[in-house]
Amino acid sequence: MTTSLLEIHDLNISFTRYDKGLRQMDMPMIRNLSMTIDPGEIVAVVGASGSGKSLLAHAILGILPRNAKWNGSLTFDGQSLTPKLIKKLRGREIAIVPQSVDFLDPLMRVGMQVRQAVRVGDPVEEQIKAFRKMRLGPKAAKRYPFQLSGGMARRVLVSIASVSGARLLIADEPTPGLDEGVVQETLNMFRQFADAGTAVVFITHDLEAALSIADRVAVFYSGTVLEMAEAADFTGKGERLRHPYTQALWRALPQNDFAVPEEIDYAMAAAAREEQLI
Ligand SMILES: Nc1ncnc2c1ncn2[C@@H]1O[C@H](COP(=O)(O)OP(=O)(O)OP(=O)(O)O)[C@@H](O)[C@H]1O
Ligand code: NI
Repeated sequence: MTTSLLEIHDLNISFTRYDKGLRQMDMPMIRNLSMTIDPGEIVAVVGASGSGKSLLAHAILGILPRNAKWNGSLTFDGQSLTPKLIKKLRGREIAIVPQSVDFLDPLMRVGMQVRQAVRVGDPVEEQIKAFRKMRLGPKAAKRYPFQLSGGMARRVLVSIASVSGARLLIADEPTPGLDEGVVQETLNMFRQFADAGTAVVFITHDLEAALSIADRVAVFYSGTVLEMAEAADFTGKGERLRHPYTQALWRALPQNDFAVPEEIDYAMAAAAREEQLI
């Protein structure tokens, strides 16, 4: 059996909550999740808000919140992702474009934050190149995060991940707040990284953006992968898609002209019943 670069088997993540009687309860957020990704591939993780996409990213990076409990198996290049190993790989072999700009260090100029992430080549040159690609002017490097607009801060986050030379890149909703042109450029850049051999996990709620670059799409619903589909299977009326929820997401895209919100509600309810989630 060949091993993939990243392998996730039966991942479960839950949070401990206390009910009114102060009894401890486990709230499952990710259940029985399995997926793999190989070098050169983009796997898009598409799902609604709150479905557990960021938790998945944080589990891979070993940065789950303290109150989270998890079990399951995560391997990178055949090695178990222990806390010790993940600490060694984070920011080097495995990089993240985080969903929140709060991940930037508020007390360090952003140019320096990019330079510190450079693994190959001259840090200053690589930072300047990355900023140029992300359409950040030369003055931006000297600024602190609070002096940047949300869109600029997000472009700094993409720059940091892009100079790391990571073998696995996890982009968690990297494009909200960016101008149309920069969005396309960012997506193209992920495709270029993949074509050069990087494995890219692209987390988004935007199926259209996902299909513009991904090889495979993991359709997420309530903390698990309902369907892992080839991007090429999103065609016609969705006959090649297996799950009604996936078909409904596909058919709701504007170009597929029969956007029926009730159809999605129906499919979601069917999905939940099928997976016995409710
Ligand atoms: N520290 C925490 N304590 C308790 N619950 C949490 C914590 N962090 C996240 N959750 C819950 O876990 C669930 C999944 O959250 P997650 O951020 O992974 O969703 P998401 O799919 O990334 O959503 P979005 O598209 O809005 O970013 C949510 O219901 C959230 O409230
Ligand atoms: Ni998220």
